[in-house]
Amino acid sequence: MFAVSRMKALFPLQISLPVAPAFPNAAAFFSAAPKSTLFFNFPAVIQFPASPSLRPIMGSSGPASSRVQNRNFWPAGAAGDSTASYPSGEIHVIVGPMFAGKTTSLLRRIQSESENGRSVAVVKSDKDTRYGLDSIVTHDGLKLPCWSLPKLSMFRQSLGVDAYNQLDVIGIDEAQFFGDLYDFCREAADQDGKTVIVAGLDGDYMRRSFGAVLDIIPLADSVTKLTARCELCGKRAFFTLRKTDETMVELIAGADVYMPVCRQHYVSGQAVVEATRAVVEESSEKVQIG
Ligand SMILES: Nc1ncnc2c1ncn2[C@@H]1O[C@H](COP(=O)(O)OP(=O)(O)O)[C@@H](O)[C@H]1O
Ligand SMILES: Cc1cn([C@H]2C[C@H](O)[C@@H](COP(=O)(O)O)O2)c(=O)[nH]c1=O
Ligand SMILES: [Zn+2]
Repeated sequence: MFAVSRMKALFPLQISLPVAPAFPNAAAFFSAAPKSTLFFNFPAVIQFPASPSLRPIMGSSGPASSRVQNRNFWPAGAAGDSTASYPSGEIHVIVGPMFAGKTTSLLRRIQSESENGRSVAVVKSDKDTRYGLDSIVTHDGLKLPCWSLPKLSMFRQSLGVDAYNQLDVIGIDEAQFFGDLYDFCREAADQDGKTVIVAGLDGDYMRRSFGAVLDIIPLADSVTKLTARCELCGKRAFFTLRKTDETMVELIAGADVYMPVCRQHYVSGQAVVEATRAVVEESSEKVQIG
């Protein structure tokens, strides 16, 4: 059952965002619906390539419209080589602090690609268990079923080669948790002609490069840095402050641990967190000595 709903995540659909589901609360709907109906209760236009005759796909051995055949490949005679053709993939990167709207923007772009008749699939890191493993979920509760994987290199195998070859667009959320992000994006765009849309944190709570997100900037067609609202003054927030004293880089959590802040309140907030940490450490040392 789960596999069916996951497989359905491969195919194009049209979700009108902001979502106007048949159920007043999309989150409640999704949590109540059995897995098999998890994906579609929206006014959805679903194009299932049930068979090659229904919808020719790029690179298939079956019938293909001229639009499909040349859609992602340079025509023969391209400058430099009159015989070869190279896939014209794309990479678009969306970064920013937490609560900046990265997942919302990814969902909107996936919707737009789907409305243009392109087949899409979304994958996120299985480390992100905040809202469940089989969907990407925004902080506002908008959901879209996805694949949850420990590594991107498992994506093609998980989908199946035929399904992967049919894909035009791959969405990646929580990209900071994928160590193989660079190689996957480069191969998907350069060799397979996919459009890859990547959403992830550019910086961790210490404002250091997070995972491989910044590594793919040189591969990108476009880079968008979104901002949130500073929780302390309402100005634009560029950074994420961790309110607790944990020091590990990867700590899956939401507003209970993190808040978006402007530069002024990052600097002052970080100073408070570090001073608090020093006091706690000093008192724990005294306890040990005493
Ligand atoms: N301080 C904040 N600034 C901006 N948006 C916030 C804030 N706190 C909560 N939100 C909500 O979070 C939503 C963005 O969620 P989401 O797209 O999941 O962000 P991200 O993926 O960047 O963490 C916003 O539309 C807004 O409703
Ligand atoms: C800053 C920071 C964040 N994380 C975690 C916290 C969340 O689970 C995700 C980011 O979620 P969002 O979609 O951007 O809201 O990353 C972390 O592990 N380490 C950090 O420093
Ligand atoms: Zn501020």
